Amino acid sequence: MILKTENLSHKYSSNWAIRDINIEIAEAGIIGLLGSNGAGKSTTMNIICGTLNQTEGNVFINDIDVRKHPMEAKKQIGFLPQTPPLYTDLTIDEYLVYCAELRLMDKTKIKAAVAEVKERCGIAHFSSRLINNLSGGYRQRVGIAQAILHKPKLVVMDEPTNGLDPNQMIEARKLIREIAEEHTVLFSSHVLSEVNLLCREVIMIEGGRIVFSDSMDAFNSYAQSNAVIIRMVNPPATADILKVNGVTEVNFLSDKQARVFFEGNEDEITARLVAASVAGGWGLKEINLEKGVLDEVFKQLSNTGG
Ligand SMILES: Nc1ncnc2c1ncn2[C@@H]1O[C@H](COP(=O)(O)OP(=O)(O)OP(=O)(O)O)[C@@H](O)[C@H]1O
Repeated sequence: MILKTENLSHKYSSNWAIRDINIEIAEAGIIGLLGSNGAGKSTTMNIICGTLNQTEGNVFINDIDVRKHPMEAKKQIGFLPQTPPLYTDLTIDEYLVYCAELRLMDKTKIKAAVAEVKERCGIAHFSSRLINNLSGGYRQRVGIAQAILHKPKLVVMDEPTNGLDPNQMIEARKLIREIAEEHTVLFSSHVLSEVNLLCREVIMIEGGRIVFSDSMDAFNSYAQSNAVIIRMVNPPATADILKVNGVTEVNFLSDKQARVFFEGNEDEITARLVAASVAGGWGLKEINLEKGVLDEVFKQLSNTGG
């Protein structure tokens, strides 16, 4: 397992910022941590990377407990925090060598590793330029370079495209995709479309809790689908509900309760289900359009640029 968190919870003073965060990442690829501002993304990432000590729960990187063996675990992690930890009065070369030393990399391998990572991130031509004199997009690349310098298994990036202009964003996404060919990337964003563009899997966090965790495809079909929850005294077979015009999928939640996904107008589907119930003797007791926390969150995220 590349990353595993067990009931991760954190309290700043008296309030829980995150609660029972369980994440399991077994395969390479790009995994998005999606959530609106204040959802708990940075808190989760800081704990995963060992820069913040959790109040409760455990983190394992490559099966190594981060709290018990921080040095070993940190060798497997590259972290780009929300504000990249750049020393702006150093040149790119000086800074990357310094980072390599901090990472306790083998001295004889530092030069080659720095050269390789500069090439990778497209910053080799600025090797001796002061970080202070770089544009935001290039600074971000330097931040990414320090995160992958030691070839970690897991690269964690906290809102890596935030604050970049549209062209820089395209470049940064390209770089993230390239990095994901060799590393597992966990990145956070509050922009749904960004996660959609990049990720294989999405973990959505809201109010400090995971509210969705599945493939991007599952996320999209959930986000686009409409559903009603119906409660019946004499539920028919699934096939009978599927016969109602506009119904696309039926999932029974209990003997008497089903989630009915539909296409089209909600008033029309309600009328048709009521009619089908009367005709078929389903004994419809309740019908409610599904409105959960996710609907609100989707709206919020879609409005922030998605
Ligand atoms: N140092 C701190 N002290 C007290 N509360 C904090 C601290 N850092 C974060 N919080 C609170 O914890 C909650 C989660 O914050 P966090 O920064 O993890 O969210 P986020 O999803 O990363 O949001 P953003 O995208 O705005 O950074 C928020 O309610 C925030 O106000």
